[in-house]
Amino acid sequence: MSGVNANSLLSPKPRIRISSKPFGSRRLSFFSDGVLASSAAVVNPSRSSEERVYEVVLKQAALVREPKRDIQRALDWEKTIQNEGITDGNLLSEAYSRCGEVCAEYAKTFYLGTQLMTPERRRAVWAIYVWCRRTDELVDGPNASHITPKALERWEKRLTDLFEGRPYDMYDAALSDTVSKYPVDIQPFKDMIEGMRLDLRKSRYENFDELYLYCYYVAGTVGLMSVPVMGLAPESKASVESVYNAALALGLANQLTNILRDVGEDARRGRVYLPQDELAQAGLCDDDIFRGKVTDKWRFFMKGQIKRARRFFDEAEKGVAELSAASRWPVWASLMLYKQILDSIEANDYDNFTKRAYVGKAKKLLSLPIAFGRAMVGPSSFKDLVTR
Ligand SMILES: CC(C)=CCC/C(C)=C/CC/C(C)=C/CC/C(C)=C/COP(=O)(O)OP(=O)(O)O
Repeated sequence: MSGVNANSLLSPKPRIRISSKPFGSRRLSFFSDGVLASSAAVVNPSRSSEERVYEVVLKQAALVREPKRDIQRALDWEKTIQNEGITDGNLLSEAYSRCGEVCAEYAKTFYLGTQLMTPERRRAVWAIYVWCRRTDELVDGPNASHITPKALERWEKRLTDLFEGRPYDMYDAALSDTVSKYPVDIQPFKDMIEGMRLDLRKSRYENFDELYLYCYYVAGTVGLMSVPVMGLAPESKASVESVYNAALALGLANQLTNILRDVGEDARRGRVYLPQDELAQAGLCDDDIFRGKVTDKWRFFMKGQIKRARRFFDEAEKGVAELSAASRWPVWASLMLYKQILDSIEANDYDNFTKRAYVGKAKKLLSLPIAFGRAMVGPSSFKDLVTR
């Protein structure tokens, strides 16, 4: 891909700075000020989550340099036809439009955003969305109580099959086509399934490092899957991995926001997606969350959590301008809308036990032209933005 800073790929330099500490412990310095200092993960002796995730970022970024995928995926349409009973028409278009229907049904705002993209990118994004949705449904949907590690294993086998051109059904066929056309790595998809496994066996997170990994699995992965399809601006001078880092940060920011918005709801399911060590440092414990009373301790704790989520949004914002022109508007719009949920938690005086923070229609509408204005900033011209 032109415009890619190849040097930075040849000598990858992690974004995170690790400072050696006595006794072999290592401390991430990504969030090293004020309230957040206490949340920086101290990991010893194995690699931190941030380092592990960064390897996936590098791998995915390196793929973008490959001019052509070397795997020839012959789609097994015969099988798909038999399974779905479809005998005529353009099967691929049919597969993609089914994905579009699912998006339109389950993610209306997101679907609207995809209308701004080129037709090829739009349908590829739908195919990815549908796979993520189906994966999520395994543990969150109506059949969630029957889901077992074995079922997740089967889902993963199905994933590898579709990446090798053997889709099981129409939705898989659309994704199979997408991953054969765009430089999408299988790792983030596998990692999302790993996130579902984690959700089955774990309902507490000792520290932010553990929570970071969970957020990467269930949402950061979506950022990594999306960039190859959304495309980088051909004129971008930014390194590919810096854009992937921004995409990862947006997934993480969204998930952290989601967690903060849903504290009460999750507690009613017996789940606490908050770092236990930070709760303890604030003088809080699980019982305070189950009790659901907004106290000064809670407000203080929440301020720190919101501040960290905003840091991830800031990190994400640095990369949006590097995306292809037509992808910037929907990304800005969704980023702004999600970020405003944090404002709404503040406006609710940090009561995320009984009130659901949301962004009203008027604010949503106002965000669209602002997002459009922001999307005009980037290496490509205004003309590109409205025509591509
Ligand atoms: C910033 C750059 C360079 C690229 C953008 C890359 C992208 C598209 C990142 C976004 C990643 C993303 C959408 C992650 C999903 C996060 C998330 C928490 C989704 C919530 O889904 P639902 O649970 O359906 O949400 P609601 O409950 O709010 O409906």
